[in-house]
Amino acid sequence: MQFMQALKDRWSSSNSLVCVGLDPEPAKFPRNFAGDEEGVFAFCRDIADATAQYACAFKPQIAHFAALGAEGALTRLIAHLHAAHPGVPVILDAKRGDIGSTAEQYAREAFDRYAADAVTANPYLGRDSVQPFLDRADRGVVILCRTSNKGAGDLQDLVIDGRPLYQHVAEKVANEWNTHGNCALVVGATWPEQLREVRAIIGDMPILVPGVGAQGGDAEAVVRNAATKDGMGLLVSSSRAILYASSGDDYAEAAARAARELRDTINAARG
Ligand SMILES: O=c1ccn([C@@H]2O[C@H](COP(=O)(O)O)[C@@H](O)[C@H]2O)c(=O)[nH]1
Repeated sequence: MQFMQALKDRWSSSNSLVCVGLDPEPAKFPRNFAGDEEGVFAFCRDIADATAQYACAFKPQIAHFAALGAEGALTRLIAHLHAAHPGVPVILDAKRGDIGSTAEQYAREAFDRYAADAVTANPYLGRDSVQPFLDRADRGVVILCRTSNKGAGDLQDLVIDGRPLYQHVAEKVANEWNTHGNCALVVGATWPEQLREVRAIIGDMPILVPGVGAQGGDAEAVVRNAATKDGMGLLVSSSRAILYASSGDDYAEAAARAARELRDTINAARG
């Protein structure tokens, strides 16, 4: 099934806008998990299984696997997510983008090697650097627009033709790049005003919103400023606040509780 349809179906069936981020950091694992490939896989699997009922999507972050030499764990994890939680889209957070020939390999990496349903991409090299992702009509391309980090504005806010650069990205993706209807944008929860501005530009296009939880973003403000009229349109992503809610033997229950509480906070704001 196409990514966008799968996401819409999952929003409805789960009644959740929570995207569970999977960023393994062995130093924070409970005592029974080693930092090797098996431990990384088993920890992420347990968290995913415990939180799936509260999730509209999963978002494994590739650097957290690759830095450990645990790409095999990422492959196994995504295969497990598809098998154990069919219908829950998997977004590989890789922030890829490069000259065309390399971007083609990045698209193969995300969609063929790892079998992700969608991948995050960096648009700041221009359209050709993400075209191989855009061309995969059945998969999603989640394009950085206004990122959640403190320095996001250093470049993304530079004013060109009277508008900040990130607004040009939003406009270009919505009006020119989204020819297959498979695009979404990334805007950080840490920037509620920019979320509102981007929503006004892009209509109903989904927005992946990292930055609640460990980065301190306000989930209610995210919904107020950026939900679509039908109360959808968002993937509110949290990683560390869910993954490491407890380092004790109750890690899975604590993760489930954190995911459920985030879902409930968001749903209360959706009204
Ligand atoms: O603008 C962005 C884009 C991506 N991220 C990623 O999301 C998670 C956030 O983790 P938390 O533990 O919930 O803070 C992480 O994988 C980032 O690489 C982002 O934070 N901001």
